[in-house]
This record gives sequence, C-alpha cells and structure tokens, in this order.
Amino acid sequence: MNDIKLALLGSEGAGKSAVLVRFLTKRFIGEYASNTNSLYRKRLSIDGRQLNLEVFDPCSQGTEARCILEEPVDWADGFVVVYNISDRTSFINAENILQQIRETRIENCKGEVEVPVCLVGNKQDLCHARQVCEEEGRSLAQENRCLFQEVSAAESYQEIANLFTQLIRQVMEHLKYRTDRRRYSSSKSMAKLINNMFGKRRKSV
Ligand SMILES: Nc1nc2c(ncn2[C@@H]2O[C@H](COP(=O)(O)OP(=O)(O)OP(=O)(O)O)[C@@H](O)[C@H]2O)c(=O)[nH]1
Repeated sequence: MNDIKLALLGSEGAGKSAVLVRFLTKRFIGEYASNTNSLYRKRLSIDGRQLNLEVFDPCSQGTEARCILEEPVDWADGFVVVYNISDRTSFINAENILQQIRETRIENCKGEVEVPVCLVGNKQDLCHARQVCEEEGRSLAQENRCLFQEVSAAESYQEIANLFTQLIRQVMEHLKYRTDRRRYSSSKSMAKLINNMFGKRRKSV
C-alpha cells in the first residue's frame, strides 16, 4: 500500500478546504472551520493501486506564506496551490508560494527531480468578478512546470477529481523514481565498496 502525502497551500479564503472536501466527498460545504490545521485521510484506488492519501490543510489565518510553507514543505510528496480567480492578491500569493516550494526543495534536496505540484484557479463560477484570466494561470503553471486547472468547488466535482488523480499519478512516479535512484546509488556505493575491498587485492595477485 502506497502512502501519498499532499499539502494544500494558498491564501486565506481561496477555497482550499472547499476544493479538497469536494475531491474527498464529492460535496460542497459552504463554510469550514479555518482556525486550525487539518489532516485529512482517505483510502483510494488509482490505476488498480491501493493508496493511503493524507492531505495537510494548514490554517492560513493571518499567517504569511513563508510560515505556512515551513511545516509541509519537507513532509509533503506533492502540493496543491489554490488561488481565487476573483482575487488578484491570492494569485500573487500563489506565485510566491510556487517560488518558495522550488527554492526550499532545491535547498533541501540538491539535484532531486522537481516535486509534483498543481496550481488551481478556484471559484470559476465567479467569472463575472474575475481578476485573473485563465491564460495568466496557465502561463504561471508552465513557468513552474506544474499542472493547472480552473475549477469551481461550488459547482463541479469532475475537474477537481481529474486534477487530483493526475497529481497523485505524478507523485507515485516521483516516489518510484526516488526509490529507484536510492537503490541505484546504494548499489553503486556497494559496488564501489566491493571494488575497493577486492579489486585492489585482485590486482596484487
Ligand atoms: N463562489 C464560490 N465560493 C467558494 C468556492 N470555493 C469556496 N468558496 C467559498 O469561499 C470561502 C472560503 O472557502 P474555504 O474553503 O474555507 O477557503 P480556505 O482557502 O480553506 O480558507 P482558510 O481555511 O481560511 O485559509 C467559503 O465561504 C466558501 O464557501 C467556489 O468554488 N465558488
């Protein structure tokens, strides 16, 4: 059974909990307690594989993005960054968060492939009050090599489900790559060790 850990990040009120709850329960619940950190767990089956999904939804009330990031950035295998299409400030915040994910990950794991991330433009139903056009979201995602989708947690389930499924697939590949790499580099160091021990001796015979 694979364990997959995701973290939700974004401005206060962008709809992080709404997007996640829509994915987990197919429902839209108008209001959520937003003064505590929450950890959601669910068992899923994707491509015939059983998964334990854990999603960290940190409390973002009155917290700067840097603080929000500190806890989940090491813990998570993938990130969902949410902004509200009718709030430009939340888009600018998402931009900063994407940059911080990149920087923190580069500092922590040199040379490791990029962590899977998806950028979500939520509240698509509020397009009459739109402040961020879809193209801006798409090009920010392209710059950061992450998945992108505009959604409405209030009105639809399928796009959110597709997006999470794609992200989880990327995370599974990423985890497999990391395990293979670790195995490869430990078998390389084992080969080096064996060489050091026996290679020299063989030479002297
Ligand atoms: N119109 C509309 N409202 C939404 C949508 N998603 C969430 N909301 C509303 O936006 C508000 C904030 O939603 P939350 O899911 O609590 O947002 P959050 O990002 O988790 O907020 P914090 O926990 O405070 O950081 C709530 O009133 C939701 O009902 C959406 O797709 N469309």
